[in-house]
Amino acid sequence: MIVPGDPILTAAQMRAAEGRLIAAGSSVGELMERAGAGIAEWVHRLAAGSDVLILCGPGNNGGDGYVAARLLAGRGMAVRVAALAEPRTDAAAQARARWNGPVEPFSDAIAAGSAVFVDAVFGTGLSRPLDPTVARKIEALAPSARLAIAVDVPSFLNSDTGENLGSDAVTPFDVTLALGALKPAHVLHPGASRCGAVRVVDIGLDRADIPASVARTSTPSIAKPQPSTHKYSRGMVAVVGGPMHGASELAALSAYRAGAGYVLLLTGGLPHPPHAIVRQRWSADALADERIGAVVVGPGLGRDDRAREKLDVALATAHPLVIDGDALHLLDPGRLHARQAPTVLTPHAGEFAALFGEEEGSKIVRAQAAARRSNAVLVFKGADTVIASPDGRANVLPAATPWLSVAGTGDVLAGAIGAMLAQANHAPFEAASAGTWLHATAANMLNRCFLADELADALPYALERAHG
Ligand SMILES: NC(=O)C1=CN([C@@H]2O[C@H](COP(=O)(O)OP(=O)(O)OC[C@H]3O[C@@H](n4cnc5c(N)ncnc54)[C@H](O)[C@@H]3O)[C@@H](O)[C@H]2O)[C@H](O)CC1
Ligand SMILES: [K+]
Repeated sequence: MIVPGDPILTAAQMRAAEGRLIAAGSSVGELMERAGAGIAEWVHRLAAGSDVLILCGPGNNGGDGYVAARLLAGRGMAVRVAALAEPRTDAAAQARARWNGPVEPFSDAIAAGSAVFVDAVFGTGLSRPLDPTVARKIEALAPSARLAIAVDVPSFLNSDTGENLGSDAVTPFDVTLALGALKPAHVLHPGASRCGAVRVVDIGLDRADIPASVARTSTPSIAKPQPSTHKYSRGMVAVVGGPMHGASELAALSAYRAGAGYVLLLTGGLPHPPHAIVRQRWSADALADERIGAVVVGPGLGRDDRAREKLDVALATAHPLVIDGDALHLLDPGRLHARQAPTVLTPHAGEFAALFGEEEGSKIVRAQAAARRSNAVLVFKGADTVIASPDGRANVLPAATPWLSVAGTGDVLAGAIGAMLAQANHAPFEAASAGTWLHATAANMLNRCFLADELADALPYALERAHG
C-alpha cells in the first residue's frame, strides 16, 4: 500500500553509489559534468536572464559550481565566480581550469552581491562546523539575492543529520538542487526548513542500484470499500480509554474518519455523540473479541496502576497494537519482543528519549536503532516524522503544517494509525506510514488554525487522495 518514495542517502551511501558508477566506467569528472549541467539548466530557467554569482568551495561541490558557471556563461548569462579556497580534488581542479572567467576573492564577491546566488561551497563533504565568518557570509548572501539556490545541500548543513553547522541564521534558500538523490538534510528538521523547494537532479545513478531502505513518504495507495466489504473487513479498532475521556474520544473519532468500519471505545459512560462509537466499560476480557483488528492504548489512559493493568492486558493480546501518550510512559520496550502481533510506538522527542536514551546520530538513525531494539515500528514524531521498521526500512515525512502544534493532534494520529493497522491486508510499517501521511495531509489541507476534532474530520479528504 505504500508506494516507494524518493530514496534518501547518507554521504557514505552517495559515495558508494558514485563508486559503483565509476567502477562501471564513469569518471568523477563525468559525474561532475552531469551535476553541473543539471544545475545550469535549473539556474538558467529560474534566473530568467538575471546575473548570477556562484560561490565555490574546495571540494567537488565547488567543482559542480565551476561546471555550472562555464555552461551558464556559454548560454550567454552574466556569471561571476568566487572561491573560498583553491580546489583540493582533481575533478574540481579540472572544472576550475575549464572556467575561463575570473575567480574573485570570497569577501569581495560577498560585498558586491548578485541577483541570483548559487551556493556551491560545501556539499556532502562538510565534516566539521563551518568557520562562523564563512557561515555568516553565506547566510548574508541568501536573503540579499533575489533568488538563492543551494547546490546539493545548503553549505552550513550537516547532510546526514540536517543539523546546522554554521551560524544560527534561519534564512532559507529558495531552491536546493539535490544531486542524484535526497539527503537526510532535505527532510529532517532544522535542515529541511532551510532548503526551500528541493529538486533532485539526475546525475546518472541507476535507481535500481541505490539503497531504497530509507525514503521520503509518498502518497499511500489505500483501497476503497468494495461491494463485498463489511464493517469488520474495513477494520475494527478498540481504543482503551482512561480518566482523560477527550483524548480517547479523539482517537476513536479519528479511527472512524480514517476508514475503520467499527470503533469500540473502552471507557464506559452514557451514550453521547458521535453515536457510531460503541462505548463499553473496561474489563479484563474487553479485548477478547477476535474481530478486533487493532488496539490503540495511551490517549487519556493515565499513568496509575489501573492504567498499567490495562496496558498489560493490551500487550498480552494477539492484536496489533498502537502505543501512544501515557502508555509510552508505562512501557518497558524490552517486553515487546515477546509479542507475536505487531506493535507501533508513537513517541515525540521527550518520550523517545525517556524510552531509548539520547543516542548519537540523525533522527533517522535513532528511529531505526529503536525499532530494532524494541522489535516495534517506531513513529518518531516532531516537526518532521520518521517511521522506522525493525527490518531497517524507514520513511521520513518532512515537516507538515506547524498548525499541528495543538492539543489532541497526537490522539488523532494514534487513531488514524489504528485504522490503518486494523485492515487485514496492511503490514505494520506500511500502516504506520499511511496513517502518518493521512494525518499530515489532512493538516496541510486545513493549513489554518484548527481543533484536533476538525483535524479528525478532515481525514476523509486525505483518504480520498490516497484512493488515487
Ligand atoms: N557523490 C556523488 O555521486 C557526486 C558528488 N558530487 C558533488 O560532490 C560533493 C561532495 O564532494 P566532496 O569533495 O566530498 O565534499 P565537499 O565539496 O562538500 O567539500 C569537501 C572539502 O571541504 C573540506 N571541508 C569540510 N568541512 C569543512 C569545514 N567545516 N571548513 C572548511 N573546509 C571543510 C574538506 O576537507 C574537503 O576538502 C557533493 O555534495 C556533490 O556536490 C559530484 O560532483 C557529482 C557526483
Ligand atoms: K552547497
